[in-house]
Amino acid sequence: MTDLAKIRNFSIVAHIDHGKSTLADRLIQETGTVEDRDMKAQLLDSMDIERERGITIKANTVRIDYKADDGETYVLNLIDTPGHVDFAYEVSRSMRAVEGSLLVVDSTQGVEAQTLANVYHAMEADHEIVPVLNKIDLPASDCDRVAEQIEDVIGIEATGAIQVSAKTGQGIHETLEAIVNELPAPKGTRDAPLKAMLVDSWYDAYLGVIVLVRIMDGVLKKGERIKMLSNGSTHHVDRIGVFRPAMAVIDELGPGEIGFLTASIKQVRDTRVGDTITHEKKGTDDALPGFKPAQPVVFCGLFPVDSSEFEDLRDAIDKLALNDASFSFEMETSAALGFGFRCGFLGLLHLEVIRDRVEREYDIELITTAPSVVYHIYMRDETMIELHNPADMPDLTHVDHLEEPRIKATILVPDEYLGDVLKLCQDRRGIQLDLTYAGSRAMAVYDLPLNEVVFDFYDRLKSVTKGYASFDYQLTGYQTDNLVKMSVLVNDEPVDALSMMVHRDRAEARGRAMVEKLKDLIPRHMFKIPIQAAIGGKVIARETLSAMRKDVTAKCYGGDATRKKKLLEKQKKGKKKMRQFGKVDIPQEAFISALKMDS
Ligand SMILES: Nc1nc2c(ncn2[C@@H]2O[C@H](COP(=O)(O)OP(=O)(O)OP(=O)(O)O)[C@@H](O)[C@H]2O)c(=O)[nH]1
Repeated sequence: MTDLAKIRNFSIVAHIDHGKSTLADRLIQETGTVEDRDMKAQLLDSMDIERERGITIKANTVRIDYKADDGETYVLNLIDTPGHVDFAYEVSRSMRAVEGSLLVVDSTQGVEAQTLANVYHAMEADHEIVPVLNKIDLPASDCDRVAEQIEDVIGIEATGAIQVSAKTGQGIHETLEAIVNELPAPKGTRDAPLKAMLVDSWYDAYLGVIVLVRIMDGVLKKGERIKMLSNGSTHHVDRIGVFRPAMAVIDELGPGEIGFLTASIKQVRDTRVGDTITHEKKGTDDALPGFKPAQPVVFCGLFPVDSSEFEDLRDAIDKLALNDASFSFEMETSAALGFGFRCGFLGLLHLEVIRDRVEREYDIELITTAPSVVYHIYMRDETMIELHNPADMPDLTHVDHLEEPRIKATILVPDEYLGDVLKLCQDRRGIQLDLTYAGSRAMAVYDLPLNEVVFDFYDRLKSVTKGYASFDYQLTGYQTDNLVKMSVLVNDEPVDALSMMVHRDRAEARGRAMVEKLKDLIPRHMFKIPIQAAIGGKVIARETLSAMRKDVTAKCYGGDATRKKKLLEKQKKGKKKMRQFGKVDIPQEAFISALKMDS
């Protein structure tokens, strides 16, 4: 058991790619926690996709023993949190588990949107914040400008900010000393009923679910029985330990300490991030504040390109869900796409990571339907239903009104691109809430419909600002608006995978853009194909794809038979990625590009 005064619990927060994981690796290396030879780049990012994307998806933790300049040995518990907006809830929970943060800012880039979003999480958790200016080895590093920006935009003292290069190791010792001297020790009472926060959990094939905990009060020992306050479930603790970063078992965890427990818990969804853990007997009923189950905000359909792979897709999704409580799914059948799953995610990145993992780790080619948000449909009989899939929109005669989720978006952009950003937000039904300047950058804050953002807003923002804009958002609630369901019909057959909710004022423009795109994307057939967009029974836009003049293989007759055979083989392979709609083949890429909005 470590003396509370010798413990420092902290997280590292920053914008994506500003150097959190590399700095974490350096702190581990500098304190000799891991032999140099065992160091793998980005030790804390255990998943291949994380390494490839360089994005930390799960909060990771390591316990470091550090002999400070004052001669004392301290236990530093480091949580390396995900920087992406999709995992804001996980970030907020890991913040509550520690007393301070290192705010890492790339000294060549300066303050970005996620810098703000994550430092606000740290401030909400009453953290002591130590600014760290990283990448000082790069020629473009400008610490004075960035320190001034941190003071202007975030409002914390940064003049004497520590200057480090997580790459070369410069400034790492000063960082460790700052952690010991500037961050507070945790509080807690040993002789109180056990109160521990469930910070994170993940599935391990051998140990079952591993639960990361921060002990607030009391002592947790191996062999005890615990209770989860959110659902009253009880478990027998098989083992207690810490991450160094490899797992090391110990006998007990006391107040202020961070470690892990296993309790033969079968799946991650039996544990809830932010939950309170206490003893089954003589425990506490006083739950920690701020718990809320992770709510998916973006939904889409995942369907196998080859319908015979549906069972493989079901197995893949079951396995991924073992380790991701925030990923929800239910079976879905689509006239257009056959059997698949309607899946819920924390955001677009979460959607992409799951989709990439299914395709890469389980080798299943997927059709992804347009992401949609959750609408609240208020019926005339005063009930409210949640609409996850526009194809399930009830008959309008029974609908009183509907509400859509809205977000508060923060965009940081060099002022020369500000005009394009304001136009983009305007086009997406945005309402400007604030516009301020910090040096040569503008910070625009907009109230936007989440539905206008989930699909290609980020891509559009990056392209109109040549990649210089950074963006963060948080859900602010639901608001009614004049939204309608727009259907798409190909050869008079509705394509449910392309139906979407649109604002009535923009329906005609969106319908026209959609049918024009589909006309370019759907290959010609031996017959003409009407392509329509409709609201209810009313067609609001229409194009006709003319018939193909001749069979592509005609010119091969009498010619080289192998060439004809190759051409037909190629045509057959291409058909596999197409879908039959009323005898019309629609290629997979038609779904995705048809849904990218130009405006
Ligand atoms: N030159 C230089 N490059 C650095 C330094 N620190 C990090 N990098 C590089 O910057 C890139 C991003 O570093 P990461 O540590 O993955 O950044 P991160 O904030 O953890 O990013 P996410 O995991 O995506 O949230 C990597 O290519 C690092 O090698 C530094 O001090 N100097």
